[in-house]
Amino acid sequence: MAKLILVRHGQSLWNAENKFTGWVDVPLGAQGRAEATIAADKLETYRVRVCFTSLLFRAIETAIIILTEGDDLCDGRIPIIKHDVDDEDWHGWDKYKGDPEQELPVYLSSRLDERYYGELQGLNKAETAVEFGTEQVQLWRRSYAVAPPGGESLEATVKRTVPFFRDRILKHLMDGDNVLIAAHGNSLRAIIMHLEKLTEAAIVNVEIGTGIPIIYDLNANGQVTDKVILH
Ligand SMILES: O=C(O)[C@H](O)COP(=O)(O)O
Repeated sequence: MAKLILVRHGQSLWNAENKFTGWVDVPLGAQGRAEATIAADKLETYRVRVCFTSLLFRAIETAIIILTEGDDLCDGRIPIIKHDVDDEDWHGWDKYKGDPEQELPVYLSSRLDERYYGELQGLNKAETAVEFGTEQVQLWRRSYAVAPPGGESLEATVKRTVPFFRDRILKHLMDGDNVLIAAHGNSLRAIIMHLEKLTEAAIVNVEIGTGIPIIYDLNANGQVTDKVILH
């Protein structure tokens, strides 16, 4: 049995302005950093062995705050960010082989990035609803199959996120290691849809708050046996 902890990043500066963000790399504001600290407090009795996050700074920042603010979450290990770059000049990885016992690896992947919001990126959500209608904007934001103009549908997000979850993350859980994923509203909706076997109709109603840990228990077959939300 292993625990999978999902956390959407804390409030970013564009979340605060109610702007579609997608792949725009907007950092957390003071409130977002405080939300990540509160998430760390809520997780004080938990332990994780490995962390996955996206390439976007708001998720990386959230992951690192959670891993470093709480005294025990890393169980005495040091979080080490594992940049996945194909560049032989990259900071001399060849000189450092790693020490699995001392480290808590933090893997970054674009597969966990927010859905690409296309032409909506940078637009205010309320103003967009006035221009295109609330129903249309809600379809762009929450439906499974309808893509925002020039952007990714949830279906497209599932196609890049869920294979990464199955190929790279699930094996840690099936080995009994607790995993933290700090990511985004829609990449996490993709993972939740897969974990909970939700239908296209059911995923429409799934909303994920910033900085709120969602914890799943998974058995050795990777099936969810319990879920807790730390509001
Ligand atoms: O990219 C964004 O704007 C948000 O982080 C997620 O937005 P949504 O709740 O409109 O999907």
